[in-house]
Amino acid sequence: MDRIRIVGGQALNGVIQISGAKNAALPLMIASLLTQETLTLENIPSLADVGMLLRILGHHGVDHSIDGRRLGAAPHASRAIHLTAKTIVDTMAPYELVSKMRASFWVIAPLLARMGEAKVSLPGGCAIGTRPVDLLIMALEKLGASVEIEAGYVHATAPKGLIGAEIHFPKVTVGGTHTALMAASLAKGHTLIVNAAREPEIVDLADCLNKMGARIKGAGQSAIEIEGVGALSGASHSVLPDRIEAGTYAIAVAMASGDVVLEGARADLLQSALDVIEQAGATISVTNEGLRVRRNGAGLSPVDVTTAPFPGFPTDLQAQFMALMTKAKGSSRITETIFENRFMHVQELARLGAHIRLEGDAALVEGVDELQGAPVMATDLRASVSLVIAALAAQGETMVNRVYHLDRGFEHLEDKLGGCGAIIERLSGAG
Ligand SMILES: CC(=O)N[C@H]1[C@@H](OP(=O)(O)OP(=O)(O)OC[C@H]2O[C@@H](n3ccc(=O)[nH]c3=O)[C@H](O)[C@@H]2O)O[C@H](CO)[C@@H](O)[C@@H]1O
Ligand SMILES: C=C(OP(=O)(O)O)C(=O)O
Repeated sequence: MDRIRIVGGQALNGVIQISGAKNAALPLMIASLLTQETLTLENIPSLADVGMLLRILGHHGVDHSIDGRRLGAAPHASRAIHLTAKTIVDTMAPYELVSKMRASFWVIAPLLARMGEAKVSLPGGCAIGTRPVDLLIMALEKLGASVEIEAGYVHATAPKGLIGAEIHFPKVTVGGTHTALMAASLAKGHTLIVNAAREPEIVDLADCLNKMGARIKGAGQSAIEIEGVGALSGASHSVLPDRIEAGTYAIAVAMASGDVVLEGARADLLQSALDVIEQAGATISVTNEGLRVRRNGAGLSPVDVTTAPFPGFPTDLQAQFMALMTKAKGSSRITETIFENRFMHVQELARLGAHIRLEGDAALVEGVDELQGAPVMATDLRASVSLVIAALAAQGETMVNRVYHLDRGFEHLEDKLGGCGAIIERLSGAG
């Protein structure tokens, strides 16, 4: 298992290229199941989750090819993938594949909409909460599917096709909204999604589906209307930049100090996070290339944050921001409202000398003057990178174990931080 070694204390200076968003790339790739023509997706990040999803899609009969890097392209430029689901060879998604990545459950929507049937393993639980799929099933049932859960599999059938309906989500769900969008695109008639997720990745999926011939209006707002069509066609679409990656590096600069341009980052995708990072003491400006983040050596201010669906502060940046607050001059309160168990990083940050107390859904962080390097263990994707951020500002050496979590969602992390002056290296196969 790989480990990452970091020696703290270096400021970050330079340019970091922001990759295509994992959380947009995954549903976009799944949308390829909706058409027998080729869907070309540009700016696909090279990540473990993308590789895993290619395997899952291949199991259903999707052929893919990946463009090589063009001459002169930046070394970390993301790639284009062509996906063709000419024939769906299997509508069953097995436990062995789905249990490794939650988003793979979403294949249920296009398989059901196109083939009238899908049998998909319940997704695995993971370290951040129970993450049920009841609302995704409710959406499919509203569209006329019969759904049964048997032996750990969700079996959905709609032999005569799906029928447009009103889907009212009692709680904002990103996966539920992706599922409803894909299924309703091929349903007969009109669908209204009420209390839809407004995340930029939802808008990206809707934009791509519209290029494929879907008729979706209102993505990015809480009410989305879809007029179903008989078939979708191929299209070409570029994945939007990863707002969570951009926010993560902005927090890293705030923590380590320095001056970094986040090339390709878009402020409109993460304004609420940028606002609190600025309140904490960084200076952020929009440039022609993306975002410039600076902090001199002055102390960090404590800031309270509460996670919320978009446009609120994203839960996927909660752990990283907590790492930053461990060195603030005073105490801050970080409240997690999306996932009930997303504080696994707290005990690992404590190994580095952080003072954090948990109180229900909140973490009370008492800033300390110095963190000390230590061996730590990555527990989930964003928790892992929060340890990297803390390590950048800790005295001495930190060894982050179990970095396969990081590889799910951060493309070339060591190269990107190392290129800006961090002392960071991957130790392959050890530990
Ligand atoms: C691949 C991807 O895009 N993952 C993101 C997606 O996950 P994901 O789509 O799984 O998250 P959801 O938005 O669905 O979850 C939000 C909340 O709704 C609950 N819920 C969800 C579905 C359901 O059927 N029943 C139910 O109760 C969840 O347990 C959670 O408490 O959105 C999350 C919230 O922004 C992000 O942290 C994840 O990074
Ligand atoms: C929780 C995340 O991803 P997933 O939904 O794929 O587990 C994440 O991206 O932070």
